[in-house]
Amino acid sequence: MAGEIVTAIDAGLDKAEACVIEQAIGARFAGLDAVSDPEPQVDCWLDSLADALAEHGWTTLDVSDRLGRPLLHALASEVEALERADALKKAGVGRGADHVQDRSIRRDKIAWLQGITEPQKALFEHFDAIRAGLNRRLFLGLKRFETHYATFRSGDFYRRHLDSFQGRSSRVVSLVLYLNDNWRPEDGGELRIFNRESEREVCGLVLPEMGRVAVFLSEEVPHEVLPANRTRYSLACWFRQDEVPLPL
Ligand SMILES: O=C(O)CCC(=O)C(=O)O
Ligand SMILES: [Fe+2]
Repeated sequence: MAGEIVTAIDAGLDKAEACVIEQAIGARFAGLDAVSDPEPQVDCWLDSLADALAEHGWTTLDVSDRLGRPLLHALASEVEALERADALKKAGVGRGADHVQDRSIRRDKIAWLQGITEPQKALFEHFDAIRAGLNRRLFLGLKRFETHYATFRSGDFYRRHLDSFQGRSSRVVSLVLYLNDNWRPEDGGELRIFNRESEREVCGLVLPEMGRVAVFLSEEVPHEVLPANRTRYSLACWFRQDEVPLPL
């Protein structure tokens, strides 16, 4: 298999094309390997994610095919129902005794996922595969993840921040999954990513469109959510190196 991919690259194909070919070859052998290796033999999506994180510290990708539209819509329905029932809580900033709700910094509301409903169980399997796949490729030692829904109502924002403080926390990789159909540029609410080396320089703007994810290194990449002009639904996940949650 490895020999065949080298041949494809030698033949002048770029990495993505070679990956498609490798996937086709891999599909023919998938039945043989399924028992001994739980990770699909070829996972170009995880390869791109790991490459981008290693090179740039962040990326944005589409997960519509990976997760499937029915799962995305089931998750969107859950967070919309939580919003209708007013069951999300105001988010805070800081940990432990420093935890405060500061509306000048962030205005979203959140609800932690427990992984109990069917859509959440399915999502957690995907997240666990991403966790294990990143460990295999980047040796990050990610042990678990935590995830919450978030809603930003019209006018809500989250000012520039890092998701963890260097050396203090064990949030290593942040992943945000967006759950909004037909998000238009005039709806605002973009995730703005700053350059990790020169933090005033914007290096990416992500529209919170259904099925899109933004993934970045939690300790390194400053980011902010620009004010939304309509209710914005998302799900944030942090892959962590510690095994046990710290007390809040
Ligand atoms: O919703 C987003 O785009 C990012 C949210 C965020 O930065 C956070 O929850 O820490
Ligand atoms: Fe954040």
